Parts: sequence; C-alpha cells; structure tokens
Amino acid sequence: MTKLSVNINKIATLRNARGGNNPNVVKVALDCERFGAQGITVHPRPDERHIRYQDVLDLAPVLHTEFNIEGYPDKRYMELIKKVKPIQATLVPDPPDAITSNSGWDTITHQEFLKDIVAELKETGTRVSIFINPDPKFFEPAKTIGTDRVELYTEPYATLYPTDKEKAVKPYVEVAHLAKELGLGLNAGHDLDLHNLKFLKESIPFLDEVSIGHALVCDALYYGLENTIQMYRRQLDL
Ligand SMILES: CC(=O)[C@@H](O)[C@H](O)COP(=O)(O)O
Ligand SMILES: NCC(=O)COP(=O)(O)O
Repeated sequence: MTKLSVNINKIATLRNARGGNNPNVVKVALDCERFGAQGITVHPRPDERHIRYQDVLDLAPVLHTEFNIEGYPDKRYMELIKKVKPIQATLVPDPPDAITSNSGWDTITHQEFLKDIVAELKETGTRVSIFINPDPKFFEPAKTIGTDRVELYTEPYATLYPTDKEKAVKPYVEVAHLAKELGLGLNAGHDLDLHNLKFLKESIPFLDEVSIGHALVCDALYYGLENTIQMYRRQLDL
C-alpha cells in the first residue's frame, strides 16, 4: 500500500497571510487525518515563510498518523528533530532562499556529511529519508550513507508528464527497482497531482509513501478538503 502524506505547508501560508490563526494549522492537520490522510508532512524553512518551528512543536503531540518533517539538516532542524522525534525526517538540500525544493542530494559529494547526519538522527529512533534525483549514480552512495528511505524528487516527472508520460516515468521506474534491490524504502514527492499520480503509482506499485501538498491544497479550493483527500487516496488504492 502506498501511503498518502498530506503536506500542510500551504495551509500555513494562508494562515500567515493575515497574521492571525485562521486557518488553524493543527485543526486542519487533524481534519486531514480524519478525512483519510495517512501522514502529515511539514517543511519548516529557515525563514518560516509558512510552517513555523512552533507549528511543529504544536503538531507533534496531537497527530495520530505518521509525522514527516522535511528540511535542510542545519543546527535548528537537527535540534527540532531530536526534540520532536517524528516518525520520519526527510532531508532536503534546499538553500535558505530557495522558492521551493528544486533538487535532490548529490549523495556522492555529500556522502560523509550525510552519513554523520543520518547516524545522528537514527539514534533518536527517527526513520530517515533523503530527497534524491532519479539518477542511478546517487543510489548506492545513498545506501552507504545509511538512510532508511529515499524520496524521489518528482518535479521533472510532473513537468514532462503532460507531453510524454512514458518518457517522464522511465527514469523513475529504473531507479525505483534499483532502490528496491539495495533495500532502500521508497517515497516520492513534489508537484504530484490528480493528473499524474495514478500513472506513477501504476508504474511503481511498491511506492511506500507519496507526500503531496501544493496541488492538493489548490484542488481543495474547488472540491473541498475531505473530498480532495479521498480523490487522492483513490488514485493510490488501485
Ligand atoms: C521537499 C518537497 O518537495 C516539498 O515538500 C517542499 O517542501 C515543498 O516546499 P514548499 O511548500 O515551500 O514549496
Ligand atoms: N515532499 C514533497 C511534499 O511534501 C509536497 O510537495 P508538493 O506537493 O507541495 O510539491
């Protein structure tokens, strides 16, 4: 079964726009779980443009499903993970000023750095996933790093999907089988939506988890949050 982890970054974007507490991020996260989300993902960025570090502390004790905290492993992120001990920490190489995540890790160049970080996080009992491009050369180094899972960065797939879905998914299927051979768990995320999700799942049926936020929140403006989460779940429960 492929789990749906709902990324609530954009709920916090809306909350921050007026400086109050509407929408209430904790309430929305609990409602997402009630509506069928099998996990909640947040990405507290250093500038706190959407999810704040305090949101993470507020969410951790009340969530019932898997809590996945994404971020670049700087001092503040590492301290947060050690304090909160989420089910999963997903490491991304985003620079502080990135408008959004736009690449996976170079696990060759950063192998020693990531090996230490992953070992430190795993000591807390947290499952570690690292964001990765669908390039086979990065996968054996990822295994050496000691990560439990990799998360396929799917923006390139989503970009090409409308014009050539077979070409778009090909590299992802190849590296998914490589990850499986290496014993790496397999997540995927970024720019997945109601158009491209089902084909990805059909092409990689052994995906452990997809984390989806931006498109899902946009869809919820038209279909409602509960209906939207159910629509995404139906794309996965084939
Ligand atoms: C890692 C990833 O691809 C997304 O979860 C990313 O965290 C989205 O960040 P924004 O919501 O800031 O675009
Ligand atoms: N890891 C991907 C994620 O959490 C959400 O990405 P997006 O759906 O907001 O592009």
